[in-house]
Amino acid sequence: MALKQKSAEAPADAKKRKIVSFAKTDRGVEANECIKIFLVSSQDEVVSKEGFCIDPIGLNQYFGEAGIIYGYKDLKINIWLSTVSFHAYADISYASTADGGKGITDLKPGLENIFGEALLDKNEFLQTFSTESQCVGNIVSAGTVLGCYSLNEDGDSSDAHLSDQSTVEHQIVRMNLHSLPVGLLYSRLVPLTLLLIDGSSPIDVTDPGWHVYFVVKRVRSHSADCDLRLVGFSLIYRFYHHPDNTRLRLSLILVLPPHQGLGHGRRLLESVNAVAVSENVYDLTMEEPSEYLQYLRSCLDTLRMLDFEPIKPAVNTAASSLMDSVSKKPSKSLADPPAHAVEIARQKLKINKKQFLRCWEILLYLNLDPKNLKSMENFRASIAARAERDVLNNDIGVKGKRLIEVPNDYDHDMTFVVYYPLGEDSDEADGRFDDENGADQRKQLNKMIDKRLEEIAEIAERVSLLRS
Ligand SMILES: CC(=O)SCCNC(=O)CCNC(=O)[C@H](O)C(C)(C)COP(=O)(O)OP(=O)(O)OC[C@H]1O[C@@H](n2cnc3c(N)ncnc32)[C@H](O)[C@@H]1OP(=O)(O)O
Repeated sequence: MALKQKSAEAPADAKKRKIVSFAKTDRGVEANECIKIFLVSSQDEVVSKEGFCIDPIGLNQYFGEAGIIYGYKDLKINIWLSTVSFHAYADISYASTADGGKGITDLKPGLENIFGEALLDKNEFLQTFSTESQCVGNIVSAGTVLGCYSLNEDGDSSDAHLSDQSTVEHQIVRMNLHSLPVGLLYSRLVPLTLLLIDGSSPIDVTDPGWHVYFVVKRVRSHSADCDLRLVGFSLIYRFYHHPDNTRLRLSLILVLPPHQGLGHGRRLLESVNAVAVSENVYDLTMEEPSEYLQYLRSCLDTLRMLDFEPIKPAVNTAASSLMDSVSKKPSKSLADPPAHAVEIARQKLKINKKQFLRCWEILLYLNLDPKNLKSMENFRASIAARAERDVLNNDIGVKGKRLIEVPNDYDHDMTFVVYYPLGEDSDEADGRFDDENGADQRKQLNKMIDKRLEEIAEIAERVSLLRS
């Protein structure tokens, strides 16, 4: 019996040891660590191994289990992504391969998951710089030019070699995505969106509701033909609004990393706003904007609202009531915009309700004197009241069911939350955070309020600077 046990245990121990020794010899390498991606605009940049190194989001998700690549010693994957034709080439190097117990990861499926058919072998890739040099220009020239601007691009080294006779102009061009060449160009841009936008996923290019707005850089010189390069793009979806209108939703915006922070994204957003106004759509919304995009959007919309005469009296009234109020707990109506202000901003500026409320808070802040502690205290209380109302659906378990409208970026007319109030403006309401769970919620709510106040102050400061 003892012997039997011993013999039964021996192979198991051996197996354990084996696993340990594999783990030591091949711990693998994370895709994030061994892959570098460079944007290149010429053959020379590939040959001299130059190019703009981008910082992709989550390469690990495309490779093996948890992004670990096994079986390679000193693996390096340099990917060259052409900003002329948006084809890619992967230069893979390693000292040796060996199966250390986890096999040798096949790199092809991971790379194809990102780059699809845009992934070429080296020779084909190098050739695209001449064979496809006009690919963006040929397609975009059929679009509708919405606006032109020139920039002093201090950070853009591609302008450095231009002769005195060359002119650089940027254009914003709108195109229907379901036209075949545009759809093909967009499909080559998908890898960039996967690499640079968190949570992005491809869309159905055959749906006629999609438009793409391209930002292109046009370089004209006497010696050569006009050279046209893609700088950024945005996807806009148009959908029906009952009974006889449409709405626009910005689903994606990307400025290529070498051109970010130079004003292209802002101009792209301004163009989309201008289209929404000129075509008199119901409103313009955004699909899950990143924090920076939301910041940029709020800067722009606050500037627009600051110049918008019809809401000025309402802003002044709300701001003075915050300054004058001596109440310990200002009622929510003190800082809330009147319904007509929300409505007129939607009609004329195409700003939807949720975005209006964000900018409204910034407008109020801009009207307050930071040295007047009472008004700042009242302002914080009004932000807190709104934040509390936004999370009120947590108050389940209390008598008196209510239905409230919760504005969202898609359709504020359609979203409702059932909640059970404690009496918002009564002392009873303070009891809602009393138990342990409630204390935790209060802590989170306070954090949320502090963050919101910081954002308001940051945008207000930026907006004041831009107007000075
Ligand atoms: C729905 C979605 O797509 S979510 C994902 C969003 N996209 C991404 O995250 C992809 C990666 N990021 C990007 O592509 C870009 O950074 C974008 C699209 C978010 C922004 O585009 P950029 O070209 O970088 O921004 P741009 O330079 O135009 O604007 C930024 C500056 O303009 C300033 N600005 C705003 N309004 C104005 C104005 N009226 N006049 C002058 N400057 C202004 C902003 O304050 C900001 O400067 P700051 O950061 O120093 O305060």
